[in-house]
Amino acid sequence: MSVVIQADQLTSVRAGRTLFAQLSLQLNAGHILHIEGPNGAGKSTLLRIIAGLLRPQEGQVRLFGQPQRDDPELWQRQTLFIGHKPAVKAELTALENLHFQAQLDGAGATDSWQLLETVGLLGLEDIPAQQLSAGQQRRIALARLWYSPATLWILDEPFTALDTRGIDMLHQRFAEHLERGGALLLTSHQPLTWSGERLQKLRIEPQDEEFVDELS
Ligand SMILES: Nc1ncnc2c1ncn2[C@@H]1O[C@H](COP(=O)(O)OP(=O)(O)OP(=O)(O)O)[C@@H](O)[C@H]1O
Repeated sequence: MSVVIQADQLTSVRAGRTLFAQLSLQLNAGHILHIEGPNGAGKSTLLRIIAGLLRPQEGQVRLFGQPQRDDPELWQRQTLFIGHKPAVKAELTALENLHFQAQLDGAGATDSWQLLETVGLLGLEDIPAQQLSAGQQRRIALARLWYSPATLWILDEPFTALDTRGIDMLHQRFAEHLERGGALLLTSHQPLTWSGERLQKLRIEPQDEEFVDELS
């Protein structure tokens, strides 16, 4: 089974606090890695480091064996990062957002109407995103999963605000991605309804004793 992403000995310090130190992980094609941990532990930080959006104080991340600086084009093509806040344009309609997002992703030929239907927003096409519910905005952001060619999906709290049908829809999409040899790295405060060897877990615990005391 091929290794998609490998992180070695990562250390991240933010605002003077060590979030994690000497953290290593590996994710193979066809597998999910669920990053767990309490609020503020550093899960989003880890995802951003692995997506190449943030530098660790120490350590290295390689995608298909390549550090980002050696092959930025490979990273751009083969990773998809969706953050925990839906990156929608408030003043654009649902349909315009889907179209705009696909253009930005270089997937301009994507049928926005089809996407709208796929993510369950048909009938809401003319509503400005700022008037959509949190779950509907999340569905716009997640629509990228239906056209992205990237092998590695990095998703920060993708289930937030989704109803049960939305969660089922996402699980189905994840299954298709893994079946095609994709890999998925995600955070979720909800347990995943996945079992078996495809699912790995990594827990980040607060490092700082003072911080642990504050929480207890
Ligand atoms: N831009 C930043 N500058 C400085 N510190 C930051 C920044 N972003 C996050 N942090 C700090 O890093 C720590 C970890 O934040 P992070 O968002 O990675 O946690 P998390 O585990 O994803 O939390 P949650 O479960 O609440 O989403 C927090 O204490 C946060 O205040």
